[in-house]
Amino acid sequence: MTTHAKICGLSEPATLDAAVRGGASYVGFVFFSKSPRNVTGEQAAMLASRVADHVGRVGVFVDPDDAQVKETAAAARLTAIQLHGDESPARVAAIKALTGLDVWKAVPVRTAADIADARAYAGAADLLLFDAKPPKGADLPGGLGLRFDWRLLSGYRAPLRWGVSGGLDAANVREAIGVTATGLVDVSSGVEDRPGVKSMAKIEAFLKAVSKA
Ligand SMILES: O=C(O)c1ccccc1NCC(=O)[C@H](O)[C@H](O)COP(=O)(O)O
Repeated sequence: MTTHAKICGLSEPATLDAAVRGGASYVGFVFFSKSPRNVTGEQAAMLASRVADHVGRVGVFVDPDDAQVKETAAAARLTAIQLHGDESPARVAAIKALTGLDVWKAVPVRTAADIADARAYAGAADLLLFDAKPPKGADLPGGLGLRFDWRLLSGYRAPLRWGVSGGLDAANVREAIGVTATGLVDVSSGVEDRPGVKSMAKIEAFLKAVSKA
């Protein structure tokens, strides 16, 4: 089975190009002002213009309002919206109707119940992205380099497409794929030299590890 990779939080042409060259199926742009990876709609549009059509362009939002998500999606030619806030199933469905795009719902995971509860998004989201639950008081809901217990997803029977995120890097992604049998892995901190600064070498190593898994 092919495992697709998403490189998230890209903000520079050189590392975006490295992700595409290395075979990423998706590139991600973060639209959240508190993030060190935040980009404007204009920056994302410039980056998106470098990406061939077969590579998905995912915009990451945290509880966006209608105007933000609609205007940014159009400006940056997004193909999917990733919601990383407290969006309910009804809000996810409304954003899907508003944009006409695939909508991915990030699900913060600490326990098996977190995964079971995500079934509520069946029929609303197109994909569930399981990510580590941030500690209380964290500044960001994602991009923290934290992992959860992947064994919670072993044998998971999903009501919709799903992926694994949180604390992945070139050294551990093969194990994550082996334990979960996921079809999609997503990384941000694990391919950075420091928060917000992506590394071409780490992106290449990550994508190589995924292709060998
Ligand atoms: O990356 C961010 O700064 C961010 C900010 C606000 C919401 C979501 C964010 N990232 C979401 C992602 O898709 C990350 O790739 C995912 O959380 C995994 O991050 P990491 O553990 O750093 O690989």
